[in-house]
Amino acid sequence: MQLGVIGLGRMGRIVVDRTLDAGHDIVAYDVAEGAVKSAAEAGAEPADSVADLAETLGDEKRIWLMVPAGEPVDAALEDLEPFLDGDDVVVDGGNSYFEDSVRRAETTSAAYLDCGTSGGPAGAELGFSLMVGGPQWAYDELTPVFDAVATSPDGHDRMGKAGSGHYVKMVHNGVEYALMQTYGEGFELLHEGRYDLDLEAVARTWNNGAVIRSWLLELCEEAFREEGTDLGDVADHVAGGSTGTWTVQEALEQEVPVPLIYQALGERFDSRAENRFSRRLANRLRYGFGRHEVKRE
Ligand SMILES: NC(=O)C1=CN([C@@H]2O[C@H](COP(=O)(O)OP(=O)(O)OC[C@H]3O[C@@H](n4cnc5c(N)ncnc54)[C@H](O)[C@@H]3O)[C@@H](O)[C@H]2O)C=CC1
Ligand SMILES: O=C(CO)[C@H](O)[C@H](O)COP(=O)(O)O
Repeated sequence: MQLGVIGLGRMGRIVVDRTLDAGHDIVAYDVAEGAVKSAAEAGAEPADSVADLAETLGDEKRIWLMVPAGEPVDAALEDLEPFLDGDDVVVDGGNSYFEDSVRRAETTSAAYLDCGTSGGPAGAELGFSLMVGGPQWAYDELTPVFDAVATSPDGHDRMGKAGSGHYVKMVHNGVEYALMQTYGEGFELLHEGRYDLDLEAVARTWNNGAVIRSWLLELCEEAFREEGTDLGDVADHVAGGSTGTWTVQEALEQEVPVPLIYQALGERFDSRAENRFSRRLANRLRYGFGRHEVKRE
């Protein structure tokens, strides 16, 4: 199959490499010229614009977008739109908000597949887990590409209609936040607790047969091995948060309690805040009601 790939960063480049390895022909475009050159060296046909990519693909275009969520997806679709018709298929493999994907499916001339992608850069070797929403015929049509990009045929499936792929990925990320938080809490207690423990050894032992073994726990083991048991100079600051915020907003809308995910998201926001106003006020209120000493800067 001939596939156009737009967005050749950490994730898009893996789509390119794995589909090339599976014998597909790739036309590659990115706003960063160096990324296009590098993909061309790997065997892709370079394009110097979205229009060039669309023209190179000819009829029945199959295109995979792997650009940052939000405006870049709309920009790529706007540039593609004059070249698209109902026989074409566009996959958005990024972390788009599911309602944006529903809107894009309704307004794009091509069949639109929203594809939640999990596995990160490690997917270069292992392949990804792909959660796909959109028309069945388009999913069937792109199955050889999904087979190449995913871990195996079991590593991808159609979740349902438009938006469902990114909806499932959104919830996946909420679960990811809660798992990260609970591993963090357990290791913090072990680190601060009664025994002088080698946390890499703990993680390695848990990863070998324990109930709580997982890939995230393997990444904890890697972190302790590479940074040291006290995590060296790794900062007390966690970035990101958009997908977890969407998960919590959706849970509120559906009246589904997700206290662990909410708490994990809150901890992430808290990690970026210095001098929390609520704590300062609590400090002052204790003076108000009990004449307790106010600690001052
Ligand atoms: N990095 C990760 O572990 C994962 C990322 N994702 C999602 O995959 C998508 C891509 O992520 P990464 O590859 O990590 O990002 P990245 O920042 O490594 O790559 C994005 C690429 O898109 C290009 N780009 C931006 N706007 C463009 C445009 N309008 N036209 C053409 N190219 C454009 C950039 O130059 C860059 O090369 C994002 O939606 C991200 O949330 C999903 C799962 C895991
Ligand atoms: O989707 C992912 C993992 O599953 C990506 O790593 C994503 O970039 C995480 O972003 P955030 O920490 O902001 O949720």
